[in-house]
Amino acid sequence: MTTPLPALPAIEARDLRVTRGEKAIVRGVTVAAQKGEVLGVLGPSGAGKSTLFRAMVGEIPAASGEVRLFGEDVSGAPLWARARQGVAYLPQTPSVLWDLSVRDNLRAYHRVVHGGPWLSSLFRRGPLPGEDEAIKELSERVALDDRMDLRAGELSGGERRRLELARALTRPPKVLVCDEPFAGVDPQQASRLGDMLRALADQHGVAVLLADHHVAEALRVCTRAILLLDGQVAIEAEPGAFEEHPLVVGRYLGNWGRTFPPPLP
Ligand SMILES: Nc1ncnc2c1ncn2[C@@H]1O[C@H](COP(=O)(O)OP(=O)(O)OP(=O)(O)O)[C@@H](O)[C@H]1O
Repeated sequence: MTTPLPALPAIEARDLRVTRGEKAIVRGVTVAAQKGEVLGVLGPSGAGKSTLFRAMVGEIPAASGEVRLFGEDVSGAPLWARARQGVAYLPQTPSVLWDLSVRDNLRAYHRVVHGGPWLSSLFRRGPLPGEDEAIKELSERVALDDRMDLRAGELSGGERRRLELARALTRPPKVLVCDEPFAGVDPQQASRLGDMLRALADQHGVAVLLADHHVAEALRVCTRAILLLDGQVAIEAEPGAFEEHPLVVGRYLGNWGRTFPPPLP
């Protein structure tokens, strides 16, 4: 009997190096996420998490190394080509269309993805066939269906992040790269967002890469985590072991909270 070959990772970086100006920011990172897995990419500010993500999605070029999608080398492919191959990206910086309503934000992205080759579809009055239903379904998936007529600029931080997530789901992704989805979001909303990411992996087989400083929430939803230090992978661990690892304590989380202050009476 032959043993089945292990599945190819949905996305992987092989010995990836990224330089900005004269400086090497990502220094030989090898990392992979399988279908249905949430991989936490954690580490202190300046470790290179966003730079790694930006190179993996094709926003910036890598100096050397490879990015592969299901085994295919896409290192030379631009962002839009990787997006068409199923890579969705939630950038660190806010990216909603502030003055449009939630509905019109979703409609704009839906038309960009599904509106066909004619630019005129972007300016068409009235919905395209199936558009209203698709937008409704997307808004329900991120629990924004009761906010459809609100201007995106009036959303809370958590709601805005969910709108950005909905946009990333307009073309059903195979890989979702999420840069600090919980930043500026209260714990309850972060937990709701975390559940959505987990569900995307569990129910839809999406491979999720997740960077965030809300370590507890990130570890709650991830299946594996790496610690990035100075542009290199320092450790890789199960979520349960990650927080206790001496390098994580010493170089990232610190031990202030473990010894001081004394417990409240
Ligand atoms: N365009 C650029 N030009 C020069 N240096 C850059 C550029 N972009 C990022 N850097 C530097 O690269 C390093 C890593 O930045 P990066 O944003 O990838 O870190 P990070 O781990 O995502 O940090 P944070 O957790 O604070 O978001 C930083 O020292 C940053 O100043």
